Amino acid sequence: MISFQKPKAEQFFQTTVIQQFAVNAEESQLMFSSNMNGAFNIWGMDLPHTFPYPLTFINQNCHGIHYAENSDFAVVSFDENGDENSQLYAMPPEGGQLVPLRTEEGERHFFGSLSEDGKRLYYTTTRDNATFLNTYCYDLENDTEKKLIEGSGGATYFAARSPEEQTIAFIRHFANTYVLGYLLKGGKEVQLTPDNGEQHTVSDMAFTGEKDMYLLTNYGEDFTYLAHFDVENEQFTKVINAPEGEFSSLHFDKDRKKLYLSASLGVEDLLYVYSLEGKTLDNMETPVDVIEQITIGKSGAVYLMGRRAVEPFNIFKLADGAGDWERLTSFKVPGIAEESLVDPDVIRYPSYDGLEIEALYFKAKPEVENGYLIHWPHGGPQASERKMFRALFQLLLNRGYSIIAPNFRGSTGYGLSFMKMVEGDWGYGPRLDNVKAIDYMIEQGYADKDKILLMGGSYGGYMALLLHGRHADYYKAVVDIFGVSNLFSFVESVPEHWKPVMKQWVGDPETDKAKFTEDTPITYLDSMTKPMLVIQGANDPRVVKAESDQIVEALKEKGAAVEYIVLEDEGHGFSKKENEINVYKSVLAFFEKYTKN
Ligand SMILES: CC(=O)N[C@@H](C)C(=O)N[C@@H](C)C(=O)O
Repeated sequence: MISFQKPKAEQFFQTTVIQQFAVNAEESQLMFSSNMNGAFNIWGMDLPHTFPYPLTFINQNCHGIHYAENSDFAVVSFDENGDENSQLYAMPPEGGQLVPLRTEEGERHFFGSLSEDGKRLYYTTTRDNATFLNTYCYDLENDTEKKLIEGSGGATYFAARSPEEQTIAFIRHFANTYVLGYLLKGGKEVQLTPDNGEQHTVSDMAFTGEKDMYLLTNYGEDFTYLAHFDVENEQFTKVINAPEGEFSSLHFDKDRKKLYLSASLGVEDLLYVYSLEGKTLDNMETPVDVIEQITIGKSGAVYLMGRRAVEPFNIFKLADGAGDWERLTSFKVPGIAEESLVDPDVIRYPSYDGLEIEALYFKAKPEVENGYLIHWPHGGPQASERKMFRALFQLLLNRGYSIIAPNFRGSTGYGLSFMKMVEGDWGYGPRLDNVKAIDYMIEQGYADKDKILLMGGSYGGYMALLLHGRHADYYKAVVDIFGVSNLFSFVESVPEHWKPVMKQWVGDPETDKAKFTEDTPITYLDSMTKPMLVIQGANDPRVVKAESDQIVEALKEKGAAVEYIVLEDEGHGFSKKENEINVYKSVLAFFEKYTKN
């Protein structure tokens, strides 16, 4: 008999990420951006056939795909080598060509909306207003544009337009927990939520007519709910809370007068449908744990992209919004049965001050487990670790490592006040929640105190560095992936349109100097005694290369064991499969080096 060897590391990375998808008005073509040929490109499928064919050869991150409803093109958006400077192009349905629509080197263009006839493009850009952004309406026929909104107060983004384009909705982003929504109505600005002096957020919005709009907000509450705004009378009304968790996205089915609402419940998502006529809210089963994108077809079909811990990104269709989900893509880990992958357990533990923290515990299968536990603080920090497929996690689990990923204070999906707990406190409460996670794992017998490793990306990289500096005794080796090493330089180096949020998000380097020093990883250089691997994308605009350079140089000067990988053609993530494979194989080799003794 032929016997197959244990899966190679490459197999775990020959998994596909889907970044975006869109369906045309006839629902005869679906486009999606994926890295299935080694870098991100747009692929098409002629529904009901699901065999994909290539549409672009650009090999770059895609930031959006939007069909013009009554016209024969799509607006697509790409950056360059991870720089996040998204440019807008028109692409015919057969692909091949990208015609620049709004492009400018060094600037970002955020797609807003296309008019139904495909003649007007609403978009927000950093051009001419790098800090607060401007929103324009670009006339594709005449190649002229009109400025609609001059951003002010905070980064100001287009959010929605009414069907006849009489009213525009937009948001001002003052902080991740303080986002207000407005209408631009006959030249007048109208705030959507009443002013009660308390910070809250307004997120998704949908016009269901010229005079009606629905929005998601946590105005006056801790969890995000559905609300209605009467455009004519300028009246805000709460509609309904999510039965579990909080609403996170809103999608309108015009012909059937329904709203589809996804809701976040800590580590997973739920889906609901709200009838605008019957005023009923019903729960819907989905084939995924985490919903990444929803699109409603003209036929009433629901298209959903999502993932589970044991299944990579896939797209599904629910014809007529009812019945069974049909799978449109079938991406898997090649050659590895789903049963061989690890689905995490949800655990909860009390932190140092009694606050309950939820965490995902991925336990390596008994036949492979090597006794080591990897501690993974997630990025964001206002994000969360969820039941979503990560190729790196499943590779490490397959090699015997277990993983603990705590949703420390500040994480999303646990309400506004929980999310606020990291603001102005990057390094105390969240750090102790992480320390408590490890104490808990040891106390419960889930971890051997001499066999713990640490790894994180972005804010998670910052936390890994800080934990290394302040609690080195817990760990054997540390991996930092584009982590913030110095809060003083970080707040100065972020993109311009993030700067208005820095004071509330991180703090003020002058007035909060003592706190910044206390919470800055590089302060604790002398106690970073464990071997380290640092990984950085050269074009990362969020956590710039200087953050990794400075800690690596300082550690090297001290003679510490530090390895450094810089990816010249990447930003805050990996857009080229070759890079992803090389980096994650290096992570595995690094851990193997320090666990084999
Ligand atoms: C302003 C903001 O919250 N940005 C986050 C989305 C972000 O990119 N944070 C970095 C630091 C990360 O942890 O990923």
